[in-house]
Amino acid sequence: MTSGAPVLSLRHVSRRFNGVPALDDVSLDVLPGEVHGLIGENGSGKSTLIKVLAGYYTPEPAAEVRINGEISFVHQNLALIGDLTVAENLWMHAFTRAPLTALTSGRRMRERARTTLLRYGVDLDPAATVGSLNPTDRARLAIVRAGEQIRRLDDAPGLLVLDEPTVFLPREGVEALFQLVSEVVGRGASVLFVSHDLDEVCSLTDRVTVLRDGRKQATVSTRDTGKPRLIELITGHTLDAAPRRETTAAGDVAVRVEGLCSGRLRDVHVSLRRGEIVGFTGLIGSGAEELPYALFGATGRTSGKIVLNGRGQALERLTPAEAVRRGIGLIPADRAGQGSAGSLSVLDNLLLLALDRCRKRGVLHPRTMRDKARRLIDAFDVRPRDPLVPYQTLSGGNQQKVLLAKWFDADPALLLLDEPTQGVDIGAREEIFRLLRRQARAGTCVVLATTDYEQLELVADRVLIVSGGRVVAELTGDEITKTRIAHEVYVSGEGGSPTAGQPRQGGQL
Ligand SMILES: Nc1ncnc2c1ncn2[C@@H]1O[C@H](COP(=O)(O)OP(=O)(O)OP(=O)(O)O)[C@@H](O)[C@H]1O
Repeated sequence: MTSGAPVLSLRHVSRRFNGVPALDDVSLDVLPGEVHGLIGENGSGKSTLIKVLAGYYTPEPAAEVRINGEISFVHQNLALIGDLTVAENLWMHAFTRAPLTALTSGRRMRERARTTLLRYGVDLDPAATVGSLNPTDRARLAIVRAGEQIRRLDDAPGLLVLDEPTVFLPREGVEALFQLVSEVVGRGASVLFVSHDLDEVCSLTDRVTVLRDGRKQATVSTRDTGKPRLIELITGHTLDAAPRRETTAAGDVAVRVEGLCSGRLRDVHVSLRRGEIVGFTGLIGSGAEELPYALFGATGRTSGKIVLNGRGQALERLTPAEAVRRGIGLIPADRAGQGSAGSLSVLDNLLLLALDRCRKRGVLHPRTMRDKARRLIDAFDVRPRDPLVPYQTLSGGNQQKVLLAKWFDADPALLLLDEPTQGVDIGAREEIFRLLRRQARAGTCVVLATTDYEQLELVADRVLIVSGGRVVAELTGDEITKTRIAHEVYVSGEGGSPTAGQPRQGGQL
């Protein structure tokens, strides 16, 4: 970090929604060459602050915003166009600025793209369509593009804003992205980094600003502060720094999956006991993350069989509608794209599965619907407590609570989750674990696909490691630790697990 005039200086930034302050008199400086973290609970105002910087929201009149140089953004959704190539996406900003002749030669555009990407240590085919890239490469492309946008003014340092860029990334992707951030900082820019992952924040940032309920709590030096104090600043109280592992006692076998093939998954056999939480994990491309969707009938070309409470169903013919009828629920990682209808109200999203229970003489009964939505909002602590606001105006963590409330209320026999705590704050994360355990104790079988090993350590009764589309190792009881899971995942990813290939009873886990 170097000294000098701040790259970004905010003073007295406030913004209200419907009279309620989302940001209240926030001031903050980002120094040249600094990686500055912005952290806080769900709904604390981080995204609102970023949107003020992006010019999307106007702050209240007392605000002062000074930026020394160019500012560019990488938002959670990355803002790439899937049908265009890597090169076209990389130079998209130039379409609005450069003379068109600079871009008319596709070959030149691709050559420049390759050289530019390599300067950041990113080896991607400039002619590949972005839709065909994996999530890590998409995030890397978005960051190089943002890095290039702020390289234009040589005398001013510029600011790269990363708004939870790691949320949808597997673990190895996060490391690649960190290298890229160092590259961008090495070129003289500063970074404002929004994240819920305190380990990431501690390893990447120089200083951190903490927001709570729209107000700034403090800006602190990361190295001098440490995780427990950050947690205290975020939540206003101390949390159990090392939450205890708790598992549920499982009953008889309630779900059997036989010979499942789908996407990368090959011949997966697994049985789940009633009330059991089974984690699936592996390296990127292992196939672990495909399992929830395959068991919900949400991916084409799936074969095999699922037996749920004694009733068999060929997976080829399972559709999401049929899955719901059979008591299967899915909470996808992409809650905005796949799990919700953003422009509908919180009430509409909460009650999608419960409409039949809200009818009187065949007609939907508004009072019953509102009462039920309010009960769910209270029970899952969704904020704001207003069932009629559009779902997409909720903060990320609150959006996730709405989805959990919807599915838990339907009391599924089998609940499938893909990365359920991404973008969720540290308090809500523990709340989600508690709710998951409660649901499991009530008899639901839970399939949890995640690359968050700590999460598996805290909630899973069993962890299955997937490599090359096959289940290659199983951890139970005291074997389920973060370190052991990481070891199994990396060893199996490199061609064979110590426990892989062991004969299993009847080929089942
Ligand atoms: N367009 C909007 N209309 C109404 N309320 C909004 C709108 N945008 C944000 N809010 C409210 O402002 C508050 C701050 O939300 P914001 O999205 O900035 O939080 P956040 O810190 O980014 O949370 P998360 O970590 O969950 O993404 C929340 O209470 C949210 O419901």
